Amino acid sequence: MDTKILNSYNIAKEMYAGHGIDVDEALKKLAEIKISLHCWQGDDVRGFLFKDKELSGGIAVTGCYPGRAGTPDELRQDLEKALSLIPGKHKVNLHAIYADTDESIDLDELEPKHFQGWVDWAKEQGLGLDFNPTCFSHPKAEEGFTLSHPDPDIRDFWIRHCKASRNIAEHFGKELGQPCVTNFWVPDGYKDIPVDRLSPRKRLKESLDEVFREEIDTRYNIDAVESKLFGIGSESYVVGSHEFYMGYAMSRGKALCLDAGHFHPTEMISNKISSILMYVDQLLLHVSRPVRWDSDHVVIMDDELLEIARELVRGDLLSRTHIGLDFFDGSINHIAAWVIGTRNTIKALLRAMLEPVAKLKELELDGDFTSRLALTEELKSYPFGAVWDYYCASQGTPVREEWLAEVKRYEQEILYAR
Ligand SMILES: C[C@H](O)[C@H](O)[C@@H](O)C(=O)CO
Ligand SMILES: [Mn+2]
Repeated sequence: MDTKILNSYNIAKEMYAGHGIDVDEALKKLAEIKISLHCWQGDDVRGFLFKDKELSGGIAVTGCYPGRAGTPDELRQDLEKALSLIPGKHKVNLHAIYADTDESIDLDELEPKHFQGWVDWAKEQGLGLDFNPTCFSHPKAEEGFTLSHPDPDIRDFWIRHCKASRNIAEHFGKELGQPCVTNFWVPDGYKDIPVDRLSPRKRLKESLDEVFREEIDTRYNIDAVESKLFGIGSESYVVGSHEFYMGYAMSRGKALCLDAGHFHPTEMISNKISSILMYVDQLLLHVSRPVRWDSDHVVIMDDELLEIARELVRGDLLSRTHIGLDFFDGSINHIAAWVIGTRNTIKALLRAMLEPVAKLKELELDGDFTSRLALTEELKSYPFGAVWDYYCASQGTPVREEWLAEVKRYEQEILYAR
């Protein structure tokens, strides 16, 4: 390893040791954390099942940066490139529309065999897989309702799709020897103020109960449900609101998914984690960055990202939290977006691990808020960057912005040739 990186690391290590922090131990723990990279950043949420279908469901990708993946092989190639620039061993999060098949089938006909290409690849790469039913970008979602649609035939279609998704997830879990987290997000809602808020929620509850009727071993599949405040076209009412899914997850023993972009603009998910984990066993995070709305910007090292990481570390909640990413920026290099967002998420966790948590808690309990503030502020300029560089180098991944040259080379040679 480069001696400058090593020397800086040793100096940083000593400084943190002065606060009783074992940096080597922190790095060991960091290496165990898996981040779930969302495949949909790679192709602007298009998928492969219905080539010409426009993105729907009240979400939007802006930008037309060249080179996005157009086939499962291209997407895997891009993911491999991104993963080679990110320290650690992680997971890939698939949506149902990313099936790897030449068959012309509908969402309710999907089977594990349609994802075997992904399973084989994940095995070869030592990755885990997560999954999502795709309840949007489909003719049967065009009226803005899926699992809560008033028409029982449409509801049944989506129930069949969600059941099929759980079977696929179970297969992933069995094949890869680690649970697949299956996240259920449905866009159902009204643009304008509804008269009846209750009935769609009753229908959603019934549909979900039917979807989850069959027990699946949690060694293979973990169900999560994701709420949302509003979407494009569902500004006034979303059936699956936060309260709806919090109640559902609590009463049904499901994991709750918190997406950072799914609340009021000043409402932070970091402040919800400790409350929710008192009542639900497991959490799924969709780490994202809302800019004025659920815009799904690439995750940066902002206050909220740091606060999320601190909550997980300070509360020792990492073992009950699945960390997924959810952003889609079509205006920059697709691979760079993954690398920036994922590296930042890991880096934020590292920063949180380099805090003297026990000491800070003690100061707080003693009512010494002056020292609490002084210390937390001073810690912000401690040399976590030197520890991060060492971690990247020791994991065989590029240090600092070195990764960008590799993305640029790949862009010239591979992406522009597509
Ligand atoms: C594509 C994802 O499933 C989607 O982003 C969902 O998780 C969401 O956050 C919708 O706003
Ligand atoms: Mn999300």
